[in-house]
Amino acid sequence: MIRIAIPNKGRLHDPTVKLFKEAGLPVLEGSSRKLFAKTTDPDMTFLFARAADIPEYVQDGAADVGITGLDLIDETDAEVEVMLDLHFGRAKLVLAVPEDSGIKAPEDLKNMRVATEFPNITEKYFKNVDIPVEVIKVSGACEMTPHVGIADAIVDISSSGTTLVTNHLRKIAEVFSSSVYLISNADSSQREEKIQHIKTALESVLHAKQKRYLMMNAPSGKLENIKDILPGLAGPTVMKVESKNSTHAIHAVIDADQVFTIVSELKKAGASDILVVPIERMIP
Ligand SMILES: Nc1ncnc2c1ncn2[C@@H]1O[C@H](COP(=O)(O)OP(=O)(O)OP(=O)(O)O)[C@@H](O)[C@H]1O
Ligand SMILES: O=P(O)(O)OC[C@H]1O[C@H](OP(=O)(O)OP(=O)(O)O)[C@H](O)[C@@H]1O
Ligand SMILES: [Mg+2]
Repeated sequence: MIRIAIPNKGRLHDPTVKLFKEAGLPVLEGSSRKLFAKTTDPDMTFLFARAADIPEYVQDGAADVGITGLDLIDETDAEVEVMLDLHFGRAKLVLAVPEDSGIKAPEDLKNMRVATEFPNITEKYFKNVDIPVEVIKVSGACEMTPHVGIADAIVDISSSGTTLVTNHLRKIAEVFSSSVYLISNADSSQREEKIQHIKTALESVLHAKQKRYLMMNAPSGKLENIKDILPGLAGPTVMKVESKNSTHAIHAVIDADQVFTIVSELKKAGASDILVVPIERMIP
């Protein structure tokens, strides 16, 4: 049995459940109050845990694989294999000081106090830049600490930046860049082919999100021009359309961010009835 640890609540829960559904491994009858949930594969089970606990669960073998933030993985120093960046839950750990403080750069914080929910990452950062500071661990509402005299600066998560602005804080450096990863237990990952299947399934969804399937018709005489525009994976698929005029149907996979440019060029080259369709999964 392969145990997959996923966040039971918080902001990572919903996108994780959605990703597994798209990957063809849906969480069946899961809820935040349950500890386990099944999926369509009888040899796999989901285990619900706090995002912050998942690195240790995977390290200790309570779960074979897990989904959690890279910041939480780095903070726990867990010995796990980092397998795949899932490109969601992006956030930065930033070093910030009160707006009106004279502190301009990390070196101005020498021998001062820095409050954070991430003491390990913060210690590592200051050690790396060789600036001695006193790191104070807090378990929440970190933004408050410089305003009540507990700290001179903070290292906290920032994504939109709204919390910093609201709390009259100014970013002076970026300490860590995080997103959500698939991790595995170092021993299990070598043993289990199924773990590679999980990685491939998740990867196929990520890959598909960046691609679009294009379908169009074109007069047969324009075919060569149209083929030149399409940067097909293995070249476009071309089919003869049964119609009075000599027409071909052309199908191709292209990068999502090229759709706008390519569709304009295709129109100019004589293509019509162009359809742009999302792809659910792409398995190489
Ligand atoms: N704006 C954000 N604020 C906090 N964490 C974020 C943000 N964006 C992404 N994350 C990531 O989400 C993970 C934290 O998720 P977690 O479930 O522990 O916190 P949460 O959603 O704030 O829930 P809780 O209410 O329990 O604090 C971290 O890996 C963090 O990098
Ligand atoms: O840059 P922003 O988009 O404003 O996001 C960053 C804020 O979001 C998180 O708090 P959260 O809402 O998770 O509350 P918490 O501190 O109680 O976990 C984080 O701790 C920051 O305070
Ligand atoms: Mg939070």
